[in-house]
Amino acid sequence: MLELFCSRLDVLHSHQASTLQELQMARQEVGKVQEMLTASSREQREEEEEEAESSEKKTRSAEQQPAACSESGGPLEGAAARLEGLKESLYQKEREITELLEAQRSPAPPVPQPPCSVLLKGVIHKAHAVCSAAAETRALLDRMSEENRAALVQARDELDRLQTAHEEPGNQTAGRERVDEYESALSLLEETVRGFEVSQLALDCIKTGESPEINDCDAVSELEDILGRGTIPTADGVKSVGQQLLLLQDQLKQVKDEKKKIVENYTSERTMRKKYYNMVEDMKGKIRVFCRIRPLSRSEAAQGGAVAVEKIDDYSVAVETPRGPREFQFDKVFVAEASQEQLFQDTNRLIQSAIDGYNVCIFAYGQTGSGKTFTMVGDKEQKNPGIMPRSFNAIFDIIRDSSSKFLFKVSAYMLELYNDRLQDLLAPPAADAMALPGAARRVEIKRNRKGVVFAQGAETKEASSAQELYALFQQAGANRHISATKMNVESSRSHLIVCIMVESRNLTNGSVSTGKLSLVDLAGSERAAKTGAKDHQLKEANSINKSLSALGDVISALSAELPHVPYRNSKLTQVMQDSLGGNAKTLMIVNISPSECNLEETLTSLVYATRVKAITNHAQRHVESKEIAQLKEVILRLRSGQTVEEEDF
Ligand SMILES: Nc1ncnc2c1ncn2[C@@H]1O[C@H](COP(=O)(O)OP(=O)(O)OP(=O)(O)O)[C@@H](O)[C@H]1O
Repeated sequence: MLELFCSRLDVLHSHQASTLQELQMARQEVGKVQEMLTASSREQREEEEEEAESSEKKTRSAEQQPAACSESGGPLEGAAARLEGLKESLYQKEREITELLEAQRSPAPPVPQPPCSVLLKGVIHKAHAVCSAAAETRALLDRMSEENRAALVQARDELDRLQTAHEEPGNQTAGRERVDEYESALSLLEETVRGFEVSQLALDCIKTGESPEINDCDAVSELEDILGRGTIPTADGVKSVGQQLLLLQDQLKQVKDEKKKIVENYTSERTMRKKYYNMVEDMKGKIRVFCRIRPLSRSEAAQGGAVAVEKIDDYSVAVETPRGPREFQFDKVFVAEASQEQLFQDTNRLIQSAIDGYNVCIFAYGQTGSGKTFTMVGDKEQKNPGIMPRSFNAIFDIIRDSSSKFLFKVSAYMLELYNDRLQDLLAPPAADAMALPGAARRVEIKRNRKGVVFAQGAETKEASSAQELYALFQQAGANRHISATKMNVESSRSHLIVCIMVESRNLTNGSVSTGKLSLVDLAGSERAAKTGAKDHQLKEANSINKSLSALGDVISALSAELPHVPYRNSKLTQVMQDSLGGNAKTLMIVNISPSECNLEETLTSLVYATRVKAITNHAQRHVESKEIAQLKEVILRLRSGQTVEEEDF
């Protein structure tokens, strides 16, 4: 196109030069003719002057004049005509020159293009787009393949570890329940490994082009070859590129679909991997930790409402810190929209364990106002009951379902730890206590020979239904220390400890199991400046912070596997001794605020919760044979001064 225009310009230039030359020549000729005309008119004037002097001469001259005129009139007339012709040619040339100049100035008229070159441009453009998309897809495949391979290696390692553990002699003889747990974890892990292997195979096929659907990677390189040569000279070339382009577009679509599927598979595999990992960790006795993000409060919304916490998947949460996002992994993450029911569904299993004779502890941890009481107790009107009232119902539901095989006895004590003093929330009021001998005893934390913690001297009451248990709980709640702080209108100023003991006697073999379910609503860590605490509230806050700091020290020592764990530094850590690093199945719920304004406290809570996740407990079922249970009963009777008959043995 450019060449065409240049050659046309050259033609115009040479035409213009020759026209200018002709114009110059014409001008010279016009000059000459004008000179001739001037000379002849001068001669005529001289002759007329001479004629006036001599009439003879004049007559002769007059006679001669027409002849002369006829002689000189001929060239003049010819010269005039030539002049006219030249002028005409001059104007013509000038017009041509003007046209040429205008043509030079104005843009070149569109040159009709062959349809093939129009198509070519589009084809090249599209081909480049396809090639770059193909390159991008290849890079993505490489990345995914690498990640999948790493996950596969990890899953295989986990499987090997579990298989080795399974083959250990001690585990071979473990109880049926334990063996079942191992076997189901094994089969789940095997499935995971298989899933990763399949993904790896698919990724490798896609990468090497071995898959029958997409083995036309040659088409890509062929097209790249053609483009690399720079030109596609013929219409056939264009047609073949077009065909390959269509082919590549199809393949690109296929690859994109495949990629989407792989990404989906990969994400679900990743989630499954975390789930199985958590299951294995749970089986190893690791404390389970749930993270619950409460909704943004009104006061937080009023401060701008910036959210710094985000759930990534069911097992991960990310916090936006000034130094970039920080990710934490937990056994489950619950967002603001998660209902109390959803949270309890994941907790239910532990209630069954307590009934089966395990020592179970569920506790909520977090800064003040982060939702611990909401999680453990529920809202004030009990429209959204929390874990405690739901557990009461669940215990008696399970009891009802198993009543034909077991005989159950449920009892409970409820305490609060206020200003580092244990207070019995079920103890009769002070006035009644004076009247009752032995009442208002000092409550002390003790551990039995199996390491299970119990509150000596605490009022333990039996309950035969969920309603009775709830009534006891309400009675305890009425005695609790709650007051308004800047951070929470109903802030718990003490740690609440609800202990439910479930004794079940097997009606078939007479064995007795004793489980304990401890439900703990910790007071929130707080900063006096933020809560506006003064006087006695400041004392409360200091006491709360001191006990939580002691709890933090125990958590740090346990997670670092230090030889000494400072349980004795606080009553709170003594109460929780069997739940942290002891023989309990423990679940911690770390409650956090989503708001940016609580970022520091949220990070501290999450770091503590992560440490708790590393602690291993050694849960054991507390079950005694019929004979031992009978002997214990006899001892009790003898101690209380009753007589024992031989048939009691
Ligand atoms: N998941 C939730 N959904 C709805 N409201 C919630 C949730 N979590 C907490 N809240 C509300 O947030 C407020 C503070 O919660 P809560 O009293 O449970 O905090 P807390 O951690 O127990 O505080 P403190 O340590 O001061 O006792 C309450 O009004 C509660 O109803």
